[in-house]
Amino acid sequence: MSSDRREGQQETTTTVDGNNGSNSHQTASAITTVSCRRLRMNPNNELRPDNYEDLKLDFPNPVYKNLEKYLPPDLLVSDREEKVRFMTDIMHSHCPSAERSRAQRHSDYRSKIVSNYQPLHRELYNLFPRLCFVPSFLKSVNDNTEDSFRSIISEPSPGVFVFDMLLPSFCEMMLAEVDNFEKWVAETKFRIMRPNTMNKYGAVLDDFGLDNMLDKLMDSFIRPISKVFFNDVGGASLDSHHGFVVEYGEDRDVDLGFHVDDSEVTLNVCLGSQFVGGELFFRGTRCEKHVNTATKSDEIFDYCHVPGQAVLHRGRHRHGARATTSGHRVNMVLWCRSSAFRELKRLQRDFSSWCGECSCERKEERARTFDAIRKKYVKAVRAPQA
Ligand SMILES: O=C(O)CCC(=O)C(=O)O
Ligand SMILES: [Fe+2]
Repeated sequence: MSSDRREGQQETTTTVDGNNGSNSHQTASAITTVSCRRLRMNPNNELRPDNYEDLKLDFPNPVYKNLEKYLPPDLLVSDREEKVRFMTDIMHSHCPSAERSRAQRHSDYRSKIVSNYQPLHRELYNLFPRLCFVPSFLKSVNDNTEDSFRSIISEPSPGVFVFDMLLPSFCEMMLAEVDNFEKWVAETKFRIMRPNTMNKYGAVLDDFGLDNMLDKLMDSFIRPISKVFFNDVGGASLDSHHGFVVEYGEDRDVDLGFHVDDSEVTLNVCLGSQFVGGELFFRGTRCEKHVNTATKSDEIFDYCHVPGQAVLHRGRHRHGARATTSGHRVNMVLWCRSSAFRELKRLQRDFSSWCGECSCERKEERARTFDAIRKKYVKAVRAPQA
């Protein structure tokens, strides 16, 4: 799909899926009981989950870390082995065997990479906020109020939020780490999975050990902001992510077609470095039913990437990236998901709080109702008295 179609033409929107099938996180909130112990209805987001990576696991470590937030309080004081046994039993009883073996294969794939790849900058694998973020961003998240966020975040088009986020030194380290990973991939001829169905280049950061760091980035920084700006799509309950880098330029991907992300909220930060083009084009937010409906003129917005600057938008905000015509552009993308929101969405038909088309339909419906009432009223007033 080409990204440079004219606005008047209707484009077909693709939903981009992560290659790693990390959707296995989505059903945590739907799981209820398997023994006399019950999972909590709501996650305990204050909980700092255990790390289970060193144990023999039937499912990927992030799944356990997410499910732990739903464990009954009496189990939280148990040792890790008991918690893992309990969670594994639940997942086995709810997970079809095909899904189970896919999850197992992906877990084996990650373990193989992590046990063979030697990181270049080990300090990247834990989140040290002062090493990553510009002071204004850190202060605003520490203050954690709508005013503090609004003081550093601009909204150049409805639903697209832009702010300075990453320090140049952090961007450089990330670029060097990705380079180092790709060199290792080329040397060992290891066949890696690309970030999603639309990219031939780029790498999944979660697959080579950066998952914990990105979890913390989502939990402590992106969720508080999303709670304020994207509450209508589960911004307050983001509980899993797919984190990757995309790469464009010569010998890389050129552009990215018009699509929606498999996320509730997407963070997209340019890491650098020198490039021409690559603008993001946005064309309004749509639910599944309306994903291919026409763009309204006030939904058209183009954004030029600036290294270190972040763009935060709903995953359902239709967008694409124009061709990077020279140089090399690398962006870090974090698709943040909410299992609770996905469960609720299944029961809903009207998404007028965020879908541009549902919102129009609702306004038209209201106008029709109002008109009908008005006509009835006028008729009643004009009717001759009996
Ligand atoms: O190239 C970009 O900056 C956009 C990437 C993107 O939209 C995606 O990977 O979902
Ligand atoms: Fe995207």
